[in-house]
Amino acid sequence: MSGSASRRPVGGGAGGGQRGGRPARRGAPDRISAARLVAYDVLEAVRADEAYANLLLPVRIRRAGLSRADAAFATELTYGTLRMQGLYDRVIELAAGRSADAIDPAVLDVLRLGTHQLLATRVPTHAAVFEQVALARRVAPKAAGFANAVLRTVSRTSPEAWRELVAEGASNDDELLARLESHPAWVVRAFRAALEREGRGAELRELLEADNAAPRVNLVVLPGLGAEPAGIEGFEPDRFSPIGGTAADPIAAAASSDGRIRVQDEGSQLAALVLARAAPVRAGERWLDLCAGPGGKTAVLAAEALAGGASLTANELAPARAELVRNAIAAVPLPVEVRVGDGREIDPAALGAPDGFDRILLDAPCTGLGALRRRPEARWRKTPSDVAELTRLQGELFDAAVRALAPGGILAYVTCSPHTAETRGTLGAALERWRGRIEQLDTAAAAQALARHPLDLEGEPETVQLWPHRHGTDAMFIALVRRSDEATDPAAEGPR
Ligand SMILES: C[S@@+](CC[C@H](N)C(=O)[O-])C[C@H]1O[C@@H](n2cnc3c(N)ncnc32)[C@H](O)[C@@H]1O
Repeated sequence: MSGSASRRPVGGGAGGGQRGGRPARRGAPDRISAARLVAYDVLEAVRADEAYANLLLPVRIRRAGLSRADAAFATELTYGTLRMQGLYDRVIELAAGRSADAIDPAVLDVLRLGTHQLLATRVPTHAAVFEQVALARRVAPKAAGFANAVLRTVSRTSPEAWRELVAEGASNDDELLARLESHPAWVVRAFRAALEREGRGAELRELLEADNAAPRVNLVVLPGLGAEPAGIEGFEPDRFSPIGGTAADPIAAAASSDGRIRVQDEGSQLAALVLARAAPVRAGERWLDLCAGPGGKTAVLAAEALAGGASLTANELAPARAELVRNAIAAVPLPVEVRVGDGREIDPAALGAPDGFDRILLDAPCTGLGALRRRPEARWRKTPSDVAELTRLQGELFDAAVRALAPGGILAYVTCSPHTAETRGTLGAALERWRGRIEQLDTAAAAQALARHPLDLEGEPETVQLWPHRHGTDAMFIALVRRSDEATDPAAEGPR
């Protein structure tokens, strides 16, 4: 996150202020609810400072001292507005009669927030318009009349009719879905390509809709640490992960568990478990988490390593994220070495594994297009050029991981993106480079063997591609490979 957490909020900082900042104008009371101010501040920081909503929002909610209900409202406003920004911008353009680029960015944020309330919430029209115009008056006084006119125009047409207007003139199905489901067109095309490779292109709209819905907060109960799911109020086991579930108040359950219960997507749990349980653990095995920050999967691996008598090393490029890994594993009584370094330069001998590691998790840096539900602004930040850059890095990390594997060692290649360039593309290229020296394992079978209920993986023969709309998880890709040759000097060799 950028330094935006310290930016002075429109709401005037501590207390959030039912009336913050500048004094209200005579005859125009400046009453803006604290939840709306928090939502606006986060939208502004996301736009102006490249802040991450999921990190900044809790800080701003705390700082404003919001009640639980107001915190939920602020969250809904922030996430809903960011997710549906593409659709709302087209509605605003039609209502304003000008391009979104031609609107002052601060005013555009106010209009987006207002359009969300008018088209997607039960907030009464007069309250939405009144408070957003008051907000416009505060952030750009000269634009209050314009904001009033645009929001009143938005309010006079139903959401369904706006969708029809927005759909007009779309040149093809992908363009239409991009507009209506508020995703960049290149992302829609990438998702279509991934689903069509499974012969399931018809699921595309369902996937896009799932990206626009709030995900449930999911918990992992780290195994073997004595945390009992039975003691968690309203605990419902996950459909697939044998160590996951939901609870009546998941945040409270995690907060009162000394780190043994953590918030974690079910797909991330499965990714870590597929590696940890791909084969029986022999005592003394050496495990490596190559790109570990912020450490969610490291925590699962640490608990599993402890139970099986394995050791674990975690590597992370960014020092701050390495610190998060240390926090994530604090509850597991296993001495895990957490080091800061570039995974492409990993040297097993220097890490006490001269023969290489028996299991390596490469949860690679990726576009994150599989976690759009949780990172609402990410879809607007990523570009196709990120894909090219990331696949190069993924290939280099893959090679480093294979070099660091012991003979017979298993590597799990994982992304939280379903983009085929990052999934099968990176995997296929690596299998080609290391032909005869690594073999692909049946990851689907490994996942089915540990899942509580059968996973619908039809169309994906050996690897695992999870999907928000089908599995209720982030769109994680998981592929296991085994080092099949006798490596003599793993640190020195390279791919063919
Ligand atoms: C997808 S995230 C890993 C998520 C993690 N496994 C978890 O479950 O919390 C990828 C991580 O790789 C790190 N990273 C990026 N480039 C790297 C490199 N060259 N070497 C090691 N780590 C790198 C990023 O900082 C990021 O923390």
